Amino acid sequence: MTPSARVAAAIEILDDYLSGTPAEQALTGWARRHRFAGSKDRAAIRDHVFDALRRLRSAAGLGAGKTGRAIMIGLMRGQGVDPDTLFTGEGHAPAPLTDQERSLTATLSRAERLDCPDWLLPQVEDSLGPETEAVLEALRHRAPVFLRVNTTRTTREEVQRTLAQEGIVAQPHPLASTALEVLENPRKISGSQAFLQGLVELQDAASQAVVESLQVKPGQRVLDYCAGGGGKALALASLGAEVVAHDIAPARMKDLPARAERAGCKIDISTPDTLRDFGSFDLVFADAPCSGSGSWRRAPQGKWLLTPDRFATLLETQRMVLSQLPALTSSGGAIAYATCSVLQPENRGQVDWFLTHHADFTMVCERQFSPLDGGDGFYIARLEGK
Ligand SMILES: C[S@@+](CC[C@H](N)C(=O)[O-])C[C@H]1O[C@@H](n2cnc3c(N)ncnc32)[C@H](O)[C@@H]1O
Repeated sequence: MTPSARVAAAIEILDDYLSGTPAEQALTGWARRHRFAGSKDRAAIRDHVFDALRRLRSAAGLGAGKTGRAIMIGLMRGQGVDPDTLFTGEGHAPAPLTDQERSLTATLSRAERLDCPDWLLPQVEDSLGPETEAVLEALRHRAPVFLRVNTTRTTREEVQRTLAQEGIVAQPHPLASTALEVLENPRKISGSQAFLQGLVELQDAASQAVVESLQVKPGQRVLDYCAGGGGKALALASLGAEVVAHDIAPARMKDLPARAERAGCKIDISTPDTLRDFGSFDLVFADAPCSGSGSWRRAPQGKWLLTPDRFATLLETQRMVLSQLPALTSSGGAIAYATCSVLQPENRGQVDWFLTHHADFTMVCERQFSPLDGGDGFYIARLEGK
């Protein structure tokens, strides 16, 4: 496919997304209807679509419309690319710009320029203060790709050499002792020997740092209460903890047994019905459902789906999750509360709420990771019984 044909494909996929189809589904649907497209084409089209989703507001502003075509015109302008070079009308290229499209000049508001919904900008400012613009700007760019090295099996240096033999260039990242940042050929990872042999997992560096900050000891009984796909449960198990993974939606953990086997570690899986059988835990870790504001580089749709009502519902869910944790914690044990959010009401705000209702707990440490540190935005607080 030509570069122009890839832009035309992105326009089609964005139109599908704008009509209500989730982005991943719109991409898969397009790939099924265009089986001739090779993996390089699909990857390039995916990059266009996700670049556009990260910058949906500014692109719509610069293209003066909320259609796939207007957004791709605006995206090109925002990236300093003249749309006339790609919108040629030749072959499978999008039709040339009309005089009206070509003569557009747009003045973006601050929220548009930062690709932030209007209602959310004051919330972000309350939480991030002078870092607001830098963080929102970071969220308009692609996220780096990170690997977690399975240190029960190898070292960061050794796996770096193994990856290099397969053309994957990676370097240690300061956020976590297990983290490698992939600099070249990230798309080769899932087929690499290091991945297939369980020496590495794809995991954001701040996620790794969150697990590292828990200072888990071998043999400690740890409950990952909101395990989801189980990325953090695997990291906890690789530190030697006896991990039970639980999620209100157990189907989310369906790949976890195979991933644990590949990594050579053991994780018990619990459904809400069987959790009581596992007794209490030295550490109860809750990576709570959240706005995902710290990971909007990876999942930009979340930024546009969040509304004041949905945000209020998330805050209620987080309080419900927090209030369930003390009963699962053994005497002298600890709770660790985490979100991949940079918004204070989901983070310190929830911990303060918890402490007013559980005077027998105290916060012993907390840390807010920023996308400016390199990885996702994350919050972690450790609460211990008095
Ligand atoms: C942020 S995700 C977890 C990501 C996961 N820890 C990881 O590292 O891949 C939050 C998870 O919390 C789960 N969840 C939501 N409400 C819950 C509840 N009341 N009890 C337990 N889990 C819940 C969701 O199903 C979701 O999988």
